Amino acid sequence: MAGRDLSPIRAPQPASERQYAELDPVVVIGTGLVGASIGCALSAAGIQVHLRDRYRSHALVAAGLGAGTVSSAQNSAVKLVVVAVPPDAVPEVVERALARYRHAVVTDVASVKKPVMDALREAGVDLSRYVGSHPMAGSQYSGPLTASPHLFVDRRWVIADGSGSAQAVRRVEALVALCGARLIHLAPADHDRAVAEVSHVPQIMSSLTAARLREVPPPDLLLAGQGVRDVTRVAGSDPTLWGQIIAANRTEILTQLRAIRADLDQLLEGLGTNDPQAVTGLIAAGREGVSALPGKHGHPGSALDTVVVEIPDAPGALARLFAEIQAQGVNIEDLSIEHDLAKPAGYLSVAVEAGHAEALRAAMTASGWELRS
Ligand SMILES: NC(=O)C1=CN([C@@H]2O[C@H](COP(=O)(O)OP(=O)(O)OC[C@H]3O[C@@H](n4cnc5c(N)ncnc54)[C@H](O)[C@@H]3O)[C@@H](O)[C@H]2O)C=CC1
Ligand SMILES: O=C(O)C(=O)Cc1ccc(O)cc1
Repeated sequence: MAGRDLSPIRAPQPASERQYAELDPVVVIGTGLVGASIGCALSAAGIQVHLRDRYRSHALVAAGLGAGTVSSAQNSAVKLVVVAVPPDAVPEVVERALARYRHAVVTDVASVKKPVMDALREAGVDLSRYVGSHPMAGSQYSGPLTASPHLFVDRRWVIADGSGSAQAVRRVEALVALCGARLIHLAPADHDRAVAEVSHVPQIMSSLTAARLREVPPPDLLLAGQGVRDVTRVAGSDPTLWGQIIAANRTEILTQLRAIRADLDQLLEGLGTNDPQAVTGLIAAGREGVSALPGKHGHPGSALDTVVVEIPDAPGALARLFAEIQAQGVNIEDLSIEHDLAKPAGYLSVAVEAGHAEALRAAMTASGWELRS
């Protein structure tokens, strides 16, 4: 599980005096994964955060992790309210927060933006103090125990245009900056299309794959390697939360799933007629799609190659391996580890720039490491 990473290396930066004044104090409503993480990031920056939740126990746990206090705020002093509840509850909670905290800007972090904005407009709510937003960071876990002050560092955080005064927008921009995230402004409809493409449809594909695993006999599951685990990680997500996200964004999602159905029909047809091009075409298209994803630091992905090394399950093994790679002057772009179920060893997959892979393989073999690819 995503335990709390308390390493100080990439902690959100302490707020400047100006940002303090603009935001302090904050109320967070909904103290699960996202709300408690925001509370932790703001508290780490020295801001007074008041935590509220439908379940007081969640707010208490979040407070225990350093997300803020469960004591009440002085309502008229509150500068910012962050609504971090599931999407269906967001419009009502935002409306109540605007009425209760008369001088506060209210933002929400729901994974869909246009339905929330539309519901508030339909309810006749004055939107001058409301600014919708969405941090593109999270995990398959829920609840305050999975929170981290580092959750948003270097991740994108969308502000949905179309509501809020300039001053209100600035306050939410300050929140994004304090959490260490990178700001993007988008129209709500553009946001919802983009998250259908890169988040909601991938969630559905992951769940579809994982749901089939229920039919797999246990002895067959013993063969499961890292591939199936990679593809199904987000299938561990909360069904109630995702039921709401997907229902709220169903129009965009339906369009994209129909395109996937057409691809699947084409593959079935090609497999039925034993047309090898149907398969190679799909795998090649998938490879192109993966390389279109931005790489580390948001730059276009560069060509990587993966060197897989067997490492003994023993103290110091990883340190020796990393020292060896460092000695070759090669940067590790990414890595993952798979454990051998039958012997005390693991397989470390080290992604490096493609141009360095062969030399690294040669050097590691010469030093006695067992390579798997
Ligand atoms: N899970 C993720 O990775 C991400 C989720 N989001 C969005 O953030 C929001 C919160 O999601 P999570 O933190 O993952 O969920 P969570 O389930 O971890 O936390 C939600 C919290 O809201 C509380 N709550 C529910 N209804 C409430 C109400 N009416 N009033 C007060 N508290 C209420 C719950 O008791 C719970 O503590 C959702 O709108 C979701 O779409 C945004 C980015 C990432
Ligand atoms: O776990 C992951 O990789 C995620 O992408 C988490 C996530 C879930 C929901 C969001 O609205 C945004 C991010």
